[in-house]
Amino acid sequence: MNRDAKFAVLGGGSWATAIAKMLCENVDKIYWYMRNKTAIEHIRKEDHNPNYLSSVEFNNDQLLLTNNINEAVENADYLIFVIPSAFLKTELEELTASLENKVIFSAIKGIVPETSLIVGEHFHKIYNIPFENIGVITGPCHAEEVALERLSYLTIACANEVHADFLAEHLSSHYINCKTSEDVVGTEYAAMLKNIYAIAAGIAHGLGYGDNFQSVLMSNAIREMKRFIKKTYKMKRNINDSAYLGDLLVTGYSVFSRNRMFGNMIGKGYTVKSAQMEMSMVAEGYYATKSAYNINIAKNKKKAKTPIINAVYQILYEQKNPKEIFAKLSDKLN
Ligand SMILES: NC(=O)c1ccc[n+]([C@@H]2O[C@H](COP(=O)([O-])OP(=O)(O)OC[C@H]3O[C@@H](n4cnc5c(N)ncnc54)[C@H](O)[C@@H]3O)[C@@H](O)[C@H]2O)c1
Repeated sequence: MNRDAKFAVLGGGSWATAIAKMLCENVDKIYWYMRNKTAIEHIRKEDHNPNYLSSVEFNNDQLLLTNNINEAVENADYLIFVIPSAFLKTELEELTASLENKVIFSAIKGIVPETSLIVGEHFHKIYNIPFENIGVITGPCHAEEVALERLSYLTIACANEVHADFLAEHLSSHYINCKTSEDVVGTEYAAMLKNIYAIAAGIAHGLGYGDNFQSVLMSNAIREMKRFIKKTYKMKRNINDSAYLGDLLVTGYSVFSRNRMFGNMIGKGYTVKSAQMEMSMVAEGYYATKSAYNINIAKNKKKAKTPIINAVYQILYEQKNPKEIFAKLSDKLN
């Protein structure tokens, strides 16, 4: 283990805070970029993030906090992006520091709305980062449970095994178990798609469907995810691994999932706009639904059968009646 390795965490939310905590178990100092100056001052004085996972105590000697993204990027070799996908493009526009020779990991689960690309592809296409320098941190893991040091499993995916092993080693601890994978694209799509299925689970709950239906919905969702990813990026993978099935289950069944909450409101009769206003943020699955629907039409020569994505798309983007759409969907599930 190299305790001097130069990592930067980019983002100030709950997952960024959890990742900073994991790294601080193994690394002497990390760069940590967040926009919010007041939060930085608070962490410096009080040793914890005031807004997210505030129970996590940091040792300030380990933190090089900055609200200048370029300072963090320039000084680190390994960059971990944890900015919600909806804000990533705008945040990256601040970047003047070079990304050349940096190893970039995305812990973001979603699609960049402006480019309709998963985050790895966004860095590759827009910033010319070679795929061997791009990886993904995924797996069924809630930030809140990391804060409580409850045993959690992560999957680190990268085409370059050395980078994947390196990050896995530096994130592992008595409460974090990391495995590695070469399936960067498949795990990223899985992380994006499960947000759509969480919206579907929320809609079903809002409409009054019970656990019996939810289990059938999730069984169908994993088969749909398998079909979609296979058409989009074919390689040998086991869809029952925790990066795919585990992540789907933890989100689909969690009452804390924002995507599920958003779906629940839609099922209860809120419009998309009023649900977004009530939550005061946009659930990532909202964008993922449109992108997945379009990718399946445009990218996959022979479309994958995706009745759940189609149903969520019709409800969110074509203002169709959730009750009627779910009645039709329920006939297609088995
Ligand atoms: N929370 C989790 O347990 C978890 C687990 C795995 C992956 N993720 C992924 O991590 C990413 C971050 O999620 P999170 O849970 O940390 O989010 P969060 O809601 O806890 O944090 C939101 C962050 O976005 C920032 N933000 C808000 N508005 C912004 C704007 N206009 N421009 C730039 N930044 C803005 C906030 O300052 C904050 O730092 C998401 O892609 C999510 O899917 C989260």
